[in-house]
Amino acid sequence: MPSKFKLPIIDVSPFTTDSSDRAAKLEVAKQIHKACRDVGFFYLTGHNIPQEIMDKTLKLGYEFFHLPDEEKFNYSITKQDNARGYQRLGEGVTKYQKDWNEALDFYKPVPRTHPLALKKLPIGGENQWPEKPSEFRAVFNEYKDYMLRLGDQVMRAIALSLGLEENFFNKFLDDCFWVMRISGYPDLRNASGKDRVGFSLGEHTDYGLLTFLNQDDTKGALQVQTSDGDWINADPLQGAFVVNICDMLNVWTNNIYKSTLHRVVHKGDSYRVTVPFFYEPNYDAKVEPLEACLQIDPVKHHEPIIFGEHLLKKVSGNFEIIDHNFL
Ligand SMILES: N=C(N)NCCCC[C@H](N)C(=O)O
Ligand SMILES: O=C(O)CCC(=O)C(=O)O
Ligand SMILES: [Fe+2]
Repeated sequence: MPSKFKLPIIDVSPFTTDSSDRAAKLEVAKQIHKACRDVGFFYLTGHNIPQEIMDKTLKLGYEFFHLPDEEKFNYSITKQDNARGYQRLGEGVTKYQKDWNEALDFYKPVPRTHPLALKKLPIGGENQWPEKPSEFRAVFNEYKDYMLRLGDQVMRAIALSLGLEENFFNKFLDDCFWVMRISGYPDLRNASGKDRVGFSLGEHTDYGLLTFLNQDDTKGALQVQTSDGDWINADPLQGAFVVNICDMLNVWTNNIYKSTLHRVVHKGDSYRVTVPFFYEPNYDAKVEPLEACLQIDPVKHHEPIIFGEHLLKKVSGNFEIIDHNFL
């Protein structure tokens, strides 16, 4: 990559430990503000999540994806609600092209009375937890709990970074509609010549608030677009998460914070595994440009949007090749 730009590294320990003072928090908030304005991506350290569980999730993901196809197909999204479960290579689609990854998606469970369940919409079904490897469900459940706490802590930092009270976002997050994905990437070079295969994962933005990416040590795969239009690598940094700002924060901040385009191109002999955790608002959160942000730019760049509706629209378009001649 030609660009010399490097993603900033932000230590959020003042928000993850009890003993911290306000000055230390404000200093972190300042760094976050800059990172979210400039590129919308940063490395996050000081998160207090044990390295062992981060490594364990990657290892379990690798093991699951190396099970025979028949075993993996037991959990196919098509056996549930077309969203929760296993997607084979090429089943996911971004911008009319097949993604060359396989993945397992888990969402916050919904009660049978939830509109998604009542209308039998995507995401309205139940999570499909693999029986193999045997610890899979327990480890990922524990991981999810860690990530929910971290998401809450980083959202406090985001609130301060916008000049708001630390707990400003709480009422939008107390029923966080989390999404946890385990993604496996074989060598993209082996897919060349196959019909409509694009990238390992096509360029896109994420849908909610914050994505926390836990990735194995494969380099050169995840690429992030800078404001100059260059693509830079977001290579793994031991012990850190790669964090990015997603669509709802872009709306809330009236475009001050960037929901940055990113994509994956994995051309290498190794089989790459990542575990992105999507920390999201409540399903029915109404998101619209904040007063504090309209004071900086009074032109409203977004209409109010219900997070769940945005999510459903995005997810519904993720697994079907739409013929662009008809669009
Ligand atoms: N929940 C998230 N962000 N998952 C990954 C999405 C990958 C891009 C997606 N096919 C799209 O077209 O948006
Ligand atoms: O696996 C990665 O490196 C990125 C995944 C991603 O962007 C996504 O699933 O939304
Ligand atoms: Fe993404």
